[in-house]
Amino acid sequence: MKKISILGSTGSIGTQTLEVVRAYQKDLKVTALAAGSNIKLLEQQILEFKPNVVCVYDEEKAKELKDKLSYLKIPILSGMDGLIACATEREAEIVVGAVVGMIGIRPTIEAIKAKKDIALANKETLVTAGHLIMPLAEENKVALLPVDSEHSAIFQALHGENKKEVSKILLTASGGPFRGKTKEELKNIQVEDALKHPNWAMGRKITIDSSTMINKGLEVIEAKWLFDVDFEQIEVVIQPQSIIHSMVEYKDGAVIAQLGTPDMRLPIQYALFYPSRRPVEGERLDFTKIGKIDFCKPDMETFYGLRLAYEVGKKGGSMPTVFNAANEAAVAKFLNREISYLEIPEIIEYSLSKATWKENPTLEEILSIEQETYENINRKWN
Ligand SMILES: NC(=O)C1=CN([C@@H]2O[C@H](COP(=O)(O)OP(=O)(O)OC[C@H]3O[C@@H](n4cnc5c(N)ncnc54)[C@H](OP(=O)(O)O)[C@@H]3O)[C@@H](O)[C@H]2O)C=CC1
Ligand SMILES: CC(=O)[C@@H](O)[C@H](O)COP(=O)(O)O
Ligand SMILES: [Mn+2]
Repeated sequence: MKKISILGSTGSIGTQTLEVVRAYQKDLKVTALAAGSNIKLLEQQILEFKPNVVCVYDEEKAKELKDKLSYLKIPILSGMDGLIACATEREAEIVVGAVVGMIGIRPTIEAIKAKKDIALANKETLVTAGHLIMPLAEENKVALLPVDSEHSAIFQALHGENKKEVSKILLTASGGPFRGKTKEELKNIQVEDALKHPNWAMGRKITIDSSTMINKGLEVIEAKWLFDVDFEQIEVVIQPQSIIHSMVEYKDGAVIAQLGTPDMRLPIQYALFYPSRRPVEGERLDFTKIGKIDFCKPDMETFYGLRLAYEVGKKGGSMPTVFNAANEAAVAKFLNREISYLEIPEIIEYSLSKATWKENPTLEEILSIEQETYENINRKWN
């Protein structure tokens, strides 16, 4: 029986992780659940999975839930301390990092220090703190298992192969709902338009990121950390049907890909049961029905957030943190209808122009760079 802690249990990845737990009740047991503020869903999850500890990040909501469920005698904590308590819950062997945003950095670091394996969906954590997380995981001998579909695909394509023989990673991208559009055509994009991903049902923030292709930019940096490759070795290829989840090209020209239906239960399950594979209920690929799979180059001028991601990745240091924090702030403003769609990459570019360079930022420095980035943005966009 593998014991798991889920950070972000009420979200898209969190609820799909719980579907996997439901399908494998004899093999998986949930020992901790954490969410932001959705206590209605969290209450149902607590009643069904009976964890040892719970966190609701929002203090007021935590108190409300605690009063309601006091008869259960399950500790219901709040804030960062609560999140860390869930990440380090004594019995948990693996922590599913499924919170959205760089709020995931501290609990991930603490989970690694507590020798928990990590099933990581929360890419913003690696983008901003990859230089701290990767050596820490090695030092503590914990496995960092990718959940992000492309990185799971790469991980699967690398399985059993010598990493030194990799020539490049072909990171596939759907291109989002606005693939093929010009900047002019993107001017009046509304929240509802950007929330229509062609292939995947996901949380709001990542769906907006996919539409701007900034998701792919974050994934380029995530791949650099997970697979220890240079940015020159990561090529983004548009594959509009999201059937090929990514590929690895080896020195001899052999290309190994992982394909599948767009269903996150597969990468979640692969991370939880690695190295074994278990059945996933649902549709299978039928190649005779698919007929053809298309490919093209990304348009990095219209979707220049992707170009900026390569640039900040190569610069390294504090730049990926500024990029990520600016994107988190801009997406929140767009979802709140405070800015236009094209202001998302503009805010990132502006933030990068204001940023001060710092090599190898510590955790405290990362968090203060994050705040500084928000302050710079709010001075101009409030
Ligand atoms: N969805 C997907 O298919 C994929 C997602 N990812 C990545 O996985 C991560 C999660 O994405 P997704 O599931 O779509 O996002 P959602 O927005 O659907 O879910 C986010 C989860 O995080 C919780 N949360 C937010 N803030 C806090 C906080 N301060 N403390 C504790 N919990 C918090 C939310 O709680 P509440 O509900 O209470 O707000 C919710 O449970 C992201 O980093 C994303 O990029 C990667 C690949 C695919
Ligand atoms: C499911 C997943 O991993 C997402 O990151 C998804 O791949 C987004 O797709 P695009 O960013 O390629 O549109
Ligand atoms: Mn992805």
